[in-house]
Amino acid sequence: MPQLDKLRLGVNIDHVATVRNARGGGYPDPLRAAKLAEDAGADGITAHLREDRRHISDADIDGLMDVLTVPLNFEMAATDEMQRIALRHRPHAVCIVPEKREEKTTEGGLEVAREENRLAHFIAPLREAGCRVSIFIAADQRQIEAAHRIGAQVIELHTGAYCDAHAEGRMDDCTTELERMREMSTLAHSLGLEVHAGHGLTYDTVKPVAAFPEVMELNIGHFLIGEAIFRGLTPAIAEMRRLMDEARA
Ligand SMILES: CC(=O)[C@@H](O)[C@H](O)COP(=O)(O)O
Ligand SMILES: NCC(=O)COP(=O)(O)O
Repeated sequence: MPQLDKLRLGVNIDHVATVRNARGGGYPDPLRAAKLAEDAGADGITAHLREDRRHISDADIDGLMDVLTVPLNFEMAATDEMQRIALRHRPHAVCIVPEKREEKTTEGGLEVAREENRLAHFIAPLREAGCRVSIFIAADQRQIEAAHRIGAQVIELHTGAYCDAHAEGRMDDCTTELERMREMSTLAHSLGLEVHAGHGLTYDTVKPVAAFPEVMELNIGHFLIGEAIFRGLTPAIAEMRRLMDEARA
């Protein structure tokens, strides 16, 4: 059983860029939000450079690499263009996510099992460049075992189905999803994979996931940026940190 000591909080700043891009120009600046998040106790910053550049831009990634003192978790699709960008920057972590132009947000986990060979070749240079390679996947045994076989060091479990069930009051589904994630984090840990989790987490949903002893990092964005409108980014992050610590205690 892993030690229940350190659970890292990665703050995803994508949706600061969404607000900026709604008007063009440079305000609000995701880099300023990232620095504020660092000061508020974030252990890392997550940013997703989508192929359509709908929020985070290439210049944001350049800037984050220059200004951050905490690790950058660079989320990207498994494309040649993104691989080139990652290899140029060599961020602390590269999280490979599935991407569809027409989706509002990342709808599911990466299909690793069916693309094992291609993904193994895709991540090898990233690992050689010193990046920790993380795979964003559903809590599914087949995908976790495939992530392990291709040489990923980390998996990030997609918590979206659990959060959606919670938001819609489908409490039986919520329990089922939690149980699935609990079992799959144990499996992933037993294979030597570091386990992260994220997507759609809120103050109401974070604690059961934070309590899984195998989970080492939560990446949370949309809710925190939304909550920052009401209470400010620093208090919004502090409250998330408090709930995570409480769940872990
Ligand atoms: C991979 C993941 O779940 C997210 O963090 C991702 O960045 C979501 O995409 P959007 O930020 O575009 O909603
Ligand atoms: N990988 C998940 C993430 O970075 C944050 O997702 P969300 O909280 O913005 O849904």
